[in-house]
Amino acid sequence: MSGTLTFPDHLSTKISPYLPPAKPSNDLPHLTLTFATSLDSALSLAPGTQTHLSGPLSKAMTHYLRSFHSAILVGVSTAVADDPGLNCRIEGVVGNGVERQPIPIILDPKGRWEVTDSSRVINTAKEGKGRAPFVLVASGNWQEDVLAERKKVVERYGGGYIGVDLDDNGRFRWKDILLTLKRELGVESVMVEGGGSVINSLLEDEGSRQLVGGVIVTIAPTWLGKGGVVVSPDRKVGGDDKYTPPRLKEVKWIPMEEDVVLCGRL
Ligand SMILES: NC(=O)C1=CN([C@@H]2O[C@H](COP(=O)(O)OP(=O)(O)OC[C@H]3O[C@@H](n4cnc5c(N)ncnc54)[C@H](O)[C@@H]3O)[C@@H](O)[C@H]2O)C=CC1
Ligand SMILES: Nc1nc(O)c(N)c(N[C@@H]2O[C@H](COP(=O)(O)O)[C@@H](O)[C@H]2O)n1
Repeated sequence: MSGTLTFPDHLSTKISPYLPPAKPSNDLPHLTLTFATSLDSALSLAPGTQTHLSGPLSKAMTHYLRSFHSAILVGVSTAVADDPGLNCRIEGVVGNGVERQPIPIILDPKGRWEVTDSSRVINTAKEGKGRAPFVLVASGNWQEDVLAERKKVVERYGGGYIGVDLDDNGRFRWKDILLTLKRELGVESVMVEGGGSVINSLLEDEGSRQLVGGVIVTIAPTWLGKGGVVVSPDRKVGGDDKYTPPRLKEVKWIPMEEDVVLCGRL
């Protein structure tokens, strides 16, 4: 099928230990953290700007990873900046029914994403090449007119809006996100793709780091320079006032054309 991607067997074998387990547990969904970064830890040149870092092979790997997850999660600023498709374009998945496709999840506590009938993720769903998104917003009393039109758009294609409680910092707790996805949508595995604020919120807290089942990062051979969106979590000190930097274990480096893919566990 034209426009589809393939990923070679010798590389998929190397990545397989970091994929979600074939037999899901009864616990929280498996969380894979994955993104593409520059040598100076940047995801993009500037907030609100999409920057292509992955080469063709590592981009195909991202789609291969998507085929193993029941959901893909991004923050609202990524949805706005990238207008992403958030589907899986790997050969064998495309054209085999949307039930094989991951569900796009957008973290949007304040309801900033103005999704319309021409948003790419909606067009992808319309064409039967992906699923409609679910948007996680702060639970509470929303003024009906704010979300009404957007709800109609996503619900028309099978998506929806779900309320989640905020913590004291106005964010969702990662455990609540995972519980909500499992309870409301039956999600067994979720691939967190970004952007910077989403990834930093996941990495800065020891409790949420423990929810990460695997880390798969594409590193592209470029420096984006100051002013980019960077992965660099706040240092949160433990009870002994000492900062212990998180470090990956079970590390594997896999060259992929000009990029290198780093796999590990937290
Ligand atoms: N290179 C890569 O792999 C990727 C690059 N990007 C790039 O990253 C940039 C966007 O990143 P950011 O500006 O940092 O925005 P973001 O995409 O992380 O979205 C930030 C928003 O998400 C929500 N959010 C984040 N964490 C939350 C939490 N724990 N609970 C509730 N809501 C939460 C908040 O509303 C926050 O304002 C874009 O330029 C995009 O192109 C995005 C994804 C992957
Ligand atoms: N793997 C990867 N490499 C890059 O260079 C990127 N900029 C991204 N961005 C992420 O991919 C999403 C776009 O997805 P679609 O191809 O439109 O489905 C984008 O929203 C980011 O999450 N990823």
